[in-house]
Amino acid sequence: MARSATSARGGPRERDDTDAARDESTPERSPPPALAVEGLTKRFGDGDDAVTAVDDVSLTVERGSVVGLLGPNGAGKTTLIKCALGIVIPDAGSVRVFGTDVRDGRRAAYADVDAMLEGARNDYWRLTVRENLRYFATISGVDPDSVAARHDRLLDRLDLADKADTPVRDLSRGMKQKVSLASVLAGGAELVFLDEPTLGLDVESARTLRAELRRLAAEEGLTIVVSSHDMTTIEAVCDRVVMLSNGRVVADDTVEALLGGTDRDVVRVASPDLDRETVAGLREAFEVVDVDRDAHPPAVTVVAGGDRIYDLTDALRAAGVTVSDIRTVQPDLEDVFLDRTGTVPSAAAGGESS
Ligand SMILES: Nc1ncnc2c1ncn2[C@@H]1O[C@H](COP(=O)(O)OP(=O)(O)OP(=O)(O)O)[C@@H](O)[C@H]1O
Repeated sequence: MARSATSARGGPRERDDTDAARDESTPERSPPPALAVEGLTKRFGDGDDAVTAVDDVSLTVERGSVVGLLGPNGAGKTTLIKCALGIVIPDAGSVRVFGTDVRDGRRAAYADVDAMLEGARNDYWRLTVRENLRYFATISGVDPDSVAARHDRLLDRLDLADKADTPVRDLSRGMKQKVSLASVLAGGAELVFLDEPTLGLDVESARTLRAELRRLAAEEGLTIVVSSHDMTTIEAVCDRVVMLSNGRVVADDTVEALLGGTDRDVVRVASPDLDRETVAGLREAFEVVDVDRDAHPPAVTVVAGGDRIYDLTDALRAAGVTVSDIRTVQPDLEDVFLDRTGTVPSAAAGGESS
């Protein structure tokens, strides 16, 4: 899409070096990514109370991909999404949506974008499910009659067809969340931001929504940016994960590469003999990643790849530890996050109970 050289207020301005650099960075031959964020920074407050919510973040979201923003409460996920959507103005950095710098033309940049923020969209509870979809299509600038077939398909895929004429207020929480998702997709957006889409859902509803998200993304060819503190959601739905901690990107890779990148074989040993002294002895020779004293029997998780497993069993024997159970632990995204930051993304999390 050709960009016009306009200022933030919409008037013409002269081309400068920045324009030349931007033009060079967008080769004509390949379509620009759905989202490109460069050096984004957002601070709130002043002096001692200042918080850098987003700290020099750069990331690219390719068309048709599902990218997760994973991080604990306060990591900066919502602020990053709000900056990308133009709801919060960043202190520094740029946002391009489908190749358009949002400073150059908000209407054009956000024409194919929609979002569900902080777990829900403000659906109209007195309207029926279908009336909500038609309403949100209309405010996206789409004639609802022209997308009626799409709405039928969405309702069908989200298992809401038999509730189409039910007022939203009469639905369960999980169904309301699905109506929120359908409303976000009602106008035909191609890039969709979902902030904590499973927040507040019970385990079963969260599982259903995750499966449906994945299916919708594939079938509708959507580009989705989904934020969550919950690694199960991110792992189940996303192709790629951007991990955030204190506003900074600490990892950005495919789920597969991140899980495979922890080339640490981790072993969990359970034994009634794992008292403090024994664990302290193990720490001298091994990297101990977790101690679970509340388990029955207590357990310790140790990095022990390759031949180190023999060293570990020797050390346990020498310490007089009778092993009840020993097994290799497959890493998950929480382990990767822990590896990079020393904390787990769900540590401070509330909401979904899965
Ligand atoms: N409007 C605001 N004014 C002041 N501080 C803010 C504001 N919005 C966010 N913050 C702060 O910025 C940091 C990042 O918050 P943000 O909501 O972006 O994180 P998050 O990863 O989305 O966390 P959560 O899952 O809890 O929403 C936090 O320290 C938060 O307190």
